[in-house]
Amino acid sequence: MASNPNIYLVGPMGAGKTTVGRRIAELKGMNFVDSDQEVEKRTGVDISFIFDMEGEDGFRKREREMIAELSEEPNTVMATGGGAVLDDATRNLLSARGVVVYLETTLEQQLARTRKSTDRPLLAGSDDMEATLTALMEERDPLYRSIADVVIATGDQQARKLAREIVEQLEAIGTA
Ligand SMILES: Nc1ncnc2c1ncn2[C@@H]1O[C@H](COP(=O)(O)OP(=O)(O)O)[C@@H](O)[C@H]1O
Ligand SMILES: O=C(O)C1=C[C@@H](OP(=O)(O)O)[C@@H](O)[C@H](O)C1
Ligand SMILES: [Mg+2]
Repeated sequence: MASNPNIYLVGPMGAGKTTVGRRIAELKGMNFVDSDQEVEKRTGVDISFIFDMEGEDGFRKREREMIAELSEEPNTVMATGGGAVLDDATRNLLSARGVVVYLETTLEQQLARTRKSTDRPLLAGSDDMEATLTALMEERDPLYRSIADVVIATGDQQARKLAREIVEQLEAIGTA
């Protein structure tokens, strides 16, 4: 029997990529990886520390290399970081190697879900989170859409329910 195609989650900070991705993997019996967590495991330090030491460019290089490596693994659901799509090579690779799911979310939900986080350096350093998130979305929304096979509006749904809906949609279009 053919194995499941890989599933790659893209979308902004707080969309639920990490949380929902893990649930999708459970439902499908697939492996779950999160590119941020893998970079942290590999380097032994957290993302904020990498931003402090190497700047955003340094982090992006590590992120690009990590996603290239992880995307080679079969039977995998991968949550990417919100800025991973900025890289042309990463976008091409995600498109080519699996099904891309864009978790679309509102600014209000993003704010609610990231307000207390200290591990997102682009927000931790911002004195106006709303403006920062809006500016990031202006640049990135077209990039998310450009590679999305499926766009899911997360709404107020629980992560578990959302994961079920995504699996159903992927099965309906014959990609899971
Ligand atoms: N559908 C959801 N319903 C309620 N809370 C959610 C949902 N998705 C994510 N969260 C919560 O929002 C926060 C950010 O989610 P996370 O998965 O880290 O987002 P991302 O990886 O897209 O930045 C976490 O605390 C998570 O528990
Ligand atoms: O949007 C971004 O540029 C980032 C998003 C974060 O991941 P999440 O989208 O999982 O929060 C993480 O990769 C890093 O802080 C940068
Ligand atoms: Mg995440």
